[in-house]
Amino acid sequence: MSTTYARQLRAARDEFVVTGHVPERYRAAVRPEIAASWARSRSGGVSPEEAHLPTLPEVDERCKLATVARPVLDRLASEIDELGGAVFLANAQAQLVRSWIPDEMVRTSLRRILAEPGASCNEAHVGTNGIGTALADGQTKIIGGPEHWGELHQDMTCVAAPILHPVTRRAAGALNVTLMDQRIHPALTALVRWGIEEIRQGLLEQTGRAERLLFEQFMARRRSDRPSLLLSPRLCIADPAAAALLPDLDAAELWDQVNRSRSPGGATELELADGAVVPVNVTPVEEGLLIEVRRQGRPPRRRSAARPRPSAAFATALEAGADALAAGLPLLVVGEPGVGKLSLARRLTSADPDLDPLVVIDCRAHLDHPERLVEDVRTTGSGARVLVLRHLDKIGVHAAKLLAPVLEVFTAGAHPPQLIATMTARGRQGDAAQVVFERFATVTVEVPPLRDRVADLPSLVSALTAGHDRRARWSPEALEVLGRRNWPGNVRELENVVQRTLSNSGGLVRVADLPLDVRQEAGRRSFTRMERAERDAIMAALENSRGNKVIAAEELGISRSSLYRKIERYGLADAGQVEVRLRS
Ligand SMILES: Nc1ncnc2c1ncn2[C@@H]1O[C@H](COP(=O)(O)OP(=O)(O)OP(=O)(O)O)[C@@H](O)[C@H]1O
Repeated sequence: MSTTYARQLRAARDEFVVTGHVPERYRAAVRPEIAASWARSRSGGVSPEEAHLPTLPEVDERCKLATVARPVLDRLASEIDELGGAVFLANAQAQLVRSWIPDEMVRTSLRRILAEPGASCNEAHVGTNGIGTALADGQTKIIGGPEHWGELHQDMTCVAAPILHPVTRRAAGALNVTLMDQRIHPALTALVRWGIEEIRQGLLEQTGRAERLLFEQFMARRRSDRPSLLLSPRLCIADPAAAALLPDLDAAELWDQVNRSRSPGGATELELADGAVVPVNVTPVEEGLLIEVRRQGRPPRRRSAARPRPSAAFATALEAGADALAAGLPLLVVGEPGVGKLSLARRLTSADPDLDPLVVIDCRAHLDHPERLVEDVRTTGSGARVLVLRHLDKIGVHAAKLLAPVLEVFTAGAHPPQLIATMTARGRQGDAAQVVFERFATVTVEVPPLRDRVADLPSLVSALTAGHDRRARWSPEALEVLGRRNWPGNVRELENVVQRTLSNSGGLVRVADLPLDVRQEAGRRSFTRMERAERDAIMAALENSRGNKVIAAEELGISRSSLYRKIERYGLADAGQVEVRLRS
């Protein structure tokens, strides 16, 4: 990277931090993918000034991925030895799991910024960087010097790529090579790709018997002239053509959908998470369904009302939970009261007949009698496919001591139940309950509070409404008022408000039908965090669509009229105009 180019990039980034736009004069210097990542970093409120990477607790340095990757990364590290670089392995949450840094000086300077196992490179935490951005975009990324969002990376070049699990197709982590200067060495991308393929091969060899059987069936049955995938309730194996055509695969959701819509002849259509529709042929095979995408016919079309997608925050929790279950690892679900921890556990297990029935034991039921709790777990849990221990943080040291051996017997058995625990507090290391679960190398997922995932509110309201009055519909204005609250009681509180509202109204729910306290509170408030999140999402959609409101509304999954209302409400009329002017 030439000094002039680096200087231009640096100036562009500095202005972007302040204005949110790439100045016209530097436009040629900033690659669109970098501008998109800067926009995410900025709207996510990431400070570029941080002096080191944030450290998150609970990284499993001996996880399957790390074990499989070790020989590959040893080899990579020796290849880059002379270049003075470092190799990093991160998990699916972009948290560093292991590092290989042969050079002492490089090691010292990376240590200074806490680039060590446990550190987070998640784009949401540190902004544009190799690992975080590769995982956010699902693609190989080369991020040179000032293309990084944060000050701490300005003199480094990173080449990173996500590691897609060969069977589940979910990101298992990311591989990254960092050089301590702004040179982009052409061989690095090839080296990283080689490393990724080797690790994927290793993961395949480690995969369980059932998954391997599926994979073998897939390889034997698929036709090379059609994009194909093999689906079971928990797994989805896709060839590269299908993966490119159907980028938003969610095995459990597709499984449900295909089973609902399948005709006797096997021809049906698949609606993807973004509302696109593709025609497919479905053939049952021994362990699942073989799905072949019929390319001939019309290309994927968009439906006017796209199915709502979970917010990024909730989708991350779902994905991490699904990974834990696919690997059979005990899962710890944390989050504020009423946020939907048990509901997440139900959702993760509901599509899979192997994970049925779900046995739920509320640890609060026997607070004064730990022996009863343990007896309950022993008797009820022994035949269960999934055992959920709710409110595990409420048990005391004595109960934890009694519970540990019981759980250990379960996990050592021939058919161990899938263990899931829910609790409200996170990171209380040493807490008796957590100690119980840490014995089993638990995966922890956090269900974000409702105020941090405003995008989920309409779909939650509609799910909660369906349980009461299927005919009721909510006006956009009423939903907007709900979105202006902070929801300290989370989804449970929302459920209560939905119930109260529906007990007084039917048909179309308008603002006037909402309980008085809800309306009054909404009237008093200035913008909440949820509103700010919504406003940022709208700004990002307007930026992506270059100010085109039809495309922006489609991306946001809302109607055009609703987008116009929100633009006015948040004072974003300028955002579109500025964008149009800049890009024209
Ligand atoms: N995605 C969802 N769709 C519909 N209802 C939901 C959803 N998430 C949560 N709920 C409802 O909200 C209420 C609280 O959810 P849940 O019991 O899962 O929360 P929790 O976090 O486990 O609660 P706590 O920790 O306080 O026991 C439940 O009545 C549940 O039915």
